[in-house]
Amino acid sequence: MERQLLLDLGNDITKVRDKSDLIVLFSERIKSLMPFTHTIVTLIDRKDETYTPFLLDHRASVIKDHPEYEDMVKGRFPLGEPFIESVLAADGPVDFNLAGIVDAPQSPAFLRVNFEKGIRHVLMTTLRLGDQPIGFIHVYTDQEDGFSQEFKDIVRRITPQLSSAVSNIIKNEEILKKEREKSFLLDFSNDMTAVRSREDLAIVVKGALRKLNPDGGYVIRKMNADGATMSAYLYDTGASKFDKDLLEQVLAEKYPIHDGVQNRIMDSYIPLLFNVRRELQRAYQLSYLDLWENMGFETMVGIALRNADTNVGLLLLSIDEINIPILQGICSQIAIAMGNIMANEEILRRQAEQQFMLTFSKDITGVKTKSDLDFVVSNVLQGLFQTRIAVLYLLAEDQVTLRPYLFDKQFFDESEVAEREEFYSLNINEEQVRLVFESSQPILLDIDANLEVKCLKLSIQRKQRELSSVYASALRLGDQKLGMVWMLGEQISEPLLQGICAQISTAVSNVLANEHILRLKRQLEDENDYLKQQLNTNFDEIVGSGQAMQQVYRLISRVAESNATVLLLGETGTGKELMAKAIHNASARKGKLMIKVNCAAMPASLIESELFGHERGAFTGAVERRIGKFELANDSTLFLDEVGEMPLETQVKLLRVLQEKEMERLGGKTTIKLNVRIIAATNRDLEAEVKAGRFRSDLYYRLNVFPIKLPPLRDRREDIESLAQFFLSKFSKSAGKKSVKLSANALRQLQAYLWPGNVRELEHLIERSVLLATDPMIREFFLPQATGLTTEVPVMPSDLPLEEVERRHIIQVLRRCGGKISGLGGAAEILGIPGNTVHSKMRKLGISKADYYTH
Ligand SMILES: Nc1ncnc2c1ncn2[C@@H]1O[C@H](COP(=O)(O)OP(=O)(O)OP(=O)(O)O)[C@@H](O)[C@H]1O
Repeated sequence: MERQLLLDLGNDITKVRDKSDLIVLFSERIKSLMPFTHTIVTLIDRKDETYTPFLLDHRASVIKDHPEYEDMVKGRFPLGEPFIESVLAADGPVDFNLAGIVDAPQSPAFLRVNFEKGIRHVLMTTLRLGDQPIGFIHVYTDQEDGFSQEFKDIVRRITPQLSSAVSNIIKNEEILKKEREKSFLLDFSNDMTAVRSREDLAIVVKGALRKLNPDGGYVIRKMNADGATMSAYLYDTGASKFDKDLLEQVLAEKYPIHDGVQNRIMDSYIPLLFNVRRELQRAYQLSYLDLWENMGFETMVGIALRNADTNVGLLLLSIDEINIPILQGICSQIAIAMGNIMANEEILRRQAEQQFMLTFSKDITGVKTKSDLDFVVSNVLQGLFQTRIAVLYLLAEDQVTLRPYLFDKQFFDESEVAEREEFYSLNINEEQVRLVFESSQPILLDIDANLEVKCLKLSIQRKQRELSSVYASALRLGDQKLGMVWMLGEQISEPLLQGICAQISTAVSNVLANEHILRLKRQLEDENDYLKQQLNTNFDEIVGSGQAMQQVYRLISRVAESNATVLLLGETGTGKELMAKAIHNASARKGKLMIKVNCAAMPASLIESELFGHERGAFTGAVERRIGKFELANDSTLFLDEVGEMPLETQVKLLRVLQEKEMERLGGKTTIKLNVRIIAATNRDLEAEVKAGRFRSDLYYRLNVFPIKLPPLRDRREDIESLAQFFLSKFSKSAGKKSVKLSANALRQLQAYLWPGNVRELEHLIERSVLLATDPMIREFFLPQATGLTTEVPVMPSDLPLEEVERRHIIQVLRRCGGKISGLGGAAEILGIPGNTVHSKMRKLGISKADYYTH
């Protein structure tokens, strides 16, 4: 009978598959052998040498309404206590009368709890696998006399089978748990395959983490590009209440990796469980810990997110229980997804950059002028990339100064920069500037460290430091340095920045080249005007075959082809300029234009700039670079008219140029080699001027290499007739008249006259007469009275302004001198003032040749 019972029971035990089967077995099958209240199975945990409830027969439990019931269910009871040690030591089930042991020292609390609920005896038996104890069966009864010997025997007999049944259940549960984990991770991984963006990731992660902890929150932090800090990437506050401002602050902050918490998580290869309050007690000043405390999170788990070997960030979540395989599975998937998303974002960013470069290049290739450039850099660049060019500097010709060329009007006041150009300029040797030019790539400047760069300082002050990064880049065209830009902005990738700078360099060089072309064009137009003027003179028309002129022609033909300096001497109007042109036209230089400078016709201060040109900014008013006559006359002839009037200080410079055959522009540093032939002319007695100290002797000797003296007309009266005839036909033609003739009387008059104004006077007289002639024959000329000092004092009306009196007086004197200004019998001598002064007064009072040749 007993044997049959045990066989049946053994059969039933082998059918046990899971916990509920076991409960049925206890609560129905075994209970039918002997009544008891309830059973519990506890399992030994070798890790901490405890045993803990595994199977609870809730339904039958008499203690479930005991206030300590929950603590008992979760409880972990030490194996080292006498009660359980005696169970382990016993060879079979042991029946304990609770009344005797509940109050004994170190008795487990569950005995007392049961006792308080009317339980009187507990039968304890150890479950073993082989020799190894794995847990205990507790059978409780409220019967005062405990368990029968028969029941104890049955329990002893079935304990090995129960042990293997429990062990099977444990194994089954582990397998099930692993399968659940697997399917959880499989689902998660399936969901992750669809993740393309940060938003997608947020949804999937939230869904998965909610399954693990329905009310929990989480944060994913991303490693920043600096490699030293992390920022929030995804955030979910779960079901918690929180301080909004604090959350805002946390989301905006960058946390150094080595903040005491993050580094521990990153260094740990398994999920790190930490207590928020304890971390705060360690005095870490971390706002995110404050936030978690504020949210009511006590325990957090932190796991490093690693994609291959790269740390991409970390996951932090509020959770009490950690399932390492699941968390690690989630994290490796998140890390891969983040890597993909970032790669995607990078691709999108690059596409946007390429698109930008296309637009920018298109716009910038159209740039022709400075204002076009200004428009493109300020509008396009800023519009598309929130990047501003604070200043664009151009390197000056001295290769040292960087002058502001374009600047952001938001930071700089245009008129102030124009007025204080020097102040706003930089020197290429300044530390920070030098670094920019030494680098082949744009460099990112830390504003705080570079506040000493004055322009930077100014711009930052004005912008209240809204922009934190300053990029500086040299502008180059090939090896040539063009200038430099300071750009203010965020998030510019280096290749893009390089692209932008290269484009700007090209544009700047185009604009400069265009400006240069425009200047040359203007210069060419000026030269053209000059050429046209010159072409009005008929070079071949030198009249006069008398002895004196023959001698002149001989000298001219002898010297013309050489490069020798020629000094033409002679009174005013004797044809010095005409001869200069003849010499030039007979020389190998005739293909180029002879350049003329009238040394008396301008203030001393301007002669130098006229002769040598100047650089922009060489003196007040020098707004543009100007090419001097010397440079213009390169490979040609420079005719220095009225050289005797040249101020002494200019004479020094002229001498230097004649000696060294090279010069610099005013304010310039570059030496310009010259190949210029000099023809100088003067109506002054240069030797006398040298003696009087008004003309440098060394210059005189330099000029006086080949002097040609042109005779005054009164000394070659034989030419008067041919000259008169020449001018008659010339002016008749231009006046559209038939050739006007001269009567014999008129010719005699001309030959008798002294001609202080020489050929020019004759030319003007004939021109006037032809114009006025009503007859085809000029019978009489109205010639001025005898030259020289006259006793006749003209009466001036007394109510004229002083200037007008002066003007009229000078005109009269000039008339008397036949237009001769300097030299013996010239107006300067009569007026008692230097020739230069006469010239300047004439200019000031508007006296032209027409005024004194009209009578
Ligand atoms: N031999 C000549 N044949 C024809 N025209 C002449 C002759 N000599 C001078 N002229 C004319 O007389 C005018 C004055 O000549 P030019 O200007 O060459 O004199 P200049 O000595 O240079 O005078 P200044 O010293 O006042 O500058 C010009 O119109 C020139 O064409």
